[in-house]
Amino acid sequence: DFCLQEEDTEAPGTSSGHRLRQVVPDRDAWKEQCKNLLNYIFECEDSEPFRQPVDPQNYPDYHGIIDTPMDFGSVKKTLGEDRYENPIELCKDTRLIFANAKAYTPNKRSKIYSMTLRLSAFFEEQIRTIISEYKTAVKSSDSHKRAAVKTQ
Ligand SMILES: O=C(NCc1cccnc1)N1CCN(C(=O)c2cccs2)CC1
Repeated sequence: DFCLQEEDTEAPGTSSGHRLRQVVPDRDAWKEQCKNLLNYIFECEDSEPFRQPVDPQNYPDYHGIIDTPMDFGSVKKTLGEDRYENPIELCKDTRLIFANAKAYTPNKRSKIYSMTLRLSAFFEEQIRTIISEYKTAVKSSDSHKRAAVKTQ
């Protein structure tokens, strides 16, 4: 969804110097969209084993098998601290949660692993639109910048 952003484009020839408001896609919309998606995932029972890091006390072999542990709490924290530059980075970390479970599970019918299958199907459905709108917004805001430079 587009939102109105103040674009300092002096419409040529306006005596009053009236500033034109242009509709430009919001390149930051992905942040709120991902926050909402993560909140929804946290409500899902399927996310319970993945909301916080694995405790080596409970799974002593886990960190020997999994090089880069990841969980939804960490993703949420990284997003909240503005340490993701874009939704692609958030998507990579989230896919790591699912890949780790697949790598660690003793078999593909384990309860915890099966929870990631439903969760990842839902996540992929939702993140696809967020990333596609983000890429459109970046393209469009780049072209707006080029256009603005031309008028100077
Ligand atoms: O202990 C956690 N997550 C932290 C936690 C701590 C306390 C309460 N609730 C969750 N696991 C278990 C191991 N695990 C797996 O992916 C698999 C296990 C078997 C097949 S896959 C990652 C999530």
